[in-house]
Amino acid sequence: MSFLAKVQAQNPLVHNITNMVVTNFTANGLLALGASPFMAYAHEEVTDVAAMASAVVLNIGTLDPYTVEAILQAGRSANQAGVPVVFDPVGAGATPYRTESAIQITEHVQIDVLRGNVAEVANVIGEQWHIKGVDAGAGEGNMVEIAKQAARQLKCIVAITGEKDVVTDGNTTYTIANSHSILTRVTGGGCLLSAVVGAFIAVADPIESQERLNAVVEALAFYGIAAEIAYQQTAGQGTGSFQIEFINQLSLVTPDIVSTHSKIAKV
Ligand SMILES: Nc1ncnc2c1ncn2[C@@H]1O[C@H](COP(=O)(O)OP(=O)(O)O)[C@@H](O)[C@H]1O
Ligand SMILES: Cc1ncsc1CCOP(=O)(O)O
Repeated sequence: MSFLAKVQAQNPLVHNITNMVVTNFTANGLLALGASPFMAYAHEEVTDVAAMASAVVLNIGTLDPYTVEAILQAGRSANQAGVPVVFDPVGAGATPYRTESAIQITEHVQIDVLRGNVAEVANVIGEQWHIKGVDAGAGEGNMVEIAKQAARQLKCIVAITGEKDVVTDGNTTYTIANSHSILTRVTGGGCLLSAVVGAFIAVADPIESQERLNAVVEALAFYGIAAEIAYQQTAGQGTGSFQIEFINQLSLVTPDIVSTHSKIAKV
């Protein structure tokens, strides 16, 4: 059974501590594909929610000290309960506060999947890469090497997205060539993807070697295919129509469509 089919069958509870820009989009995207979103931030409840969830997705898009503390508490609780953790270091490198907070989170929480653009991931591991706000700028490095270095340094799976996506655990590396650049013109394109990755690893067997890596690869292919079809369905109508159709496609793309349309390569 594909991971998408398992998400649809199991309806995993995904605890999100995310940013105020993308909250509604993220909840609707998770519901569309068959997961159950739960946004909870209060220090009084984050440890309970994280421990009961099937995955925890942490995102510093609109961080402040209260949210960073909530992220640390939720992350540690998930670690203790054996719940997988996805971290999206939105804008790491844009300001010292963002970079330092992202690094602090990786030092106190064992991350299972780090998902970001190349600039964000590079800055989390102390490499230089220009970032403009929350969007990756030009850099000198090699995306695959940055991903592998981050995976080895943080002992986790790393998914770097952009024109092509790279997923690696530091040893085995895949590229995924599904997607459309129009996703970069809709806010939350990366943040929702991190939450979708959470839904997919929620249903992966943690004991089975490579299961989580395969789940992340399938999540990115699925997401990219939904974007490709949504773009075809709304060509010429603008980014607002794309955004709505993209949510439609997250609910309509089937495991069969994923297996026939995915462009995954081992590198
Ligand atoms: N130039 C591009 N062409 C096609 N797809 C892209 C491009 N840039 C990003 N994407 C896609 O947009 C989604 C979000 O990635 P990205 O923009 O890198 O995240 P973030 O919003 O965190 O910067 C991913 O599915 C990625 O494949
Ligand atoms: C615009 C913006 N500003 C702070 S968080 C955020 C959302 C970023 O979402 P994404 O990087 O997924 O487009």
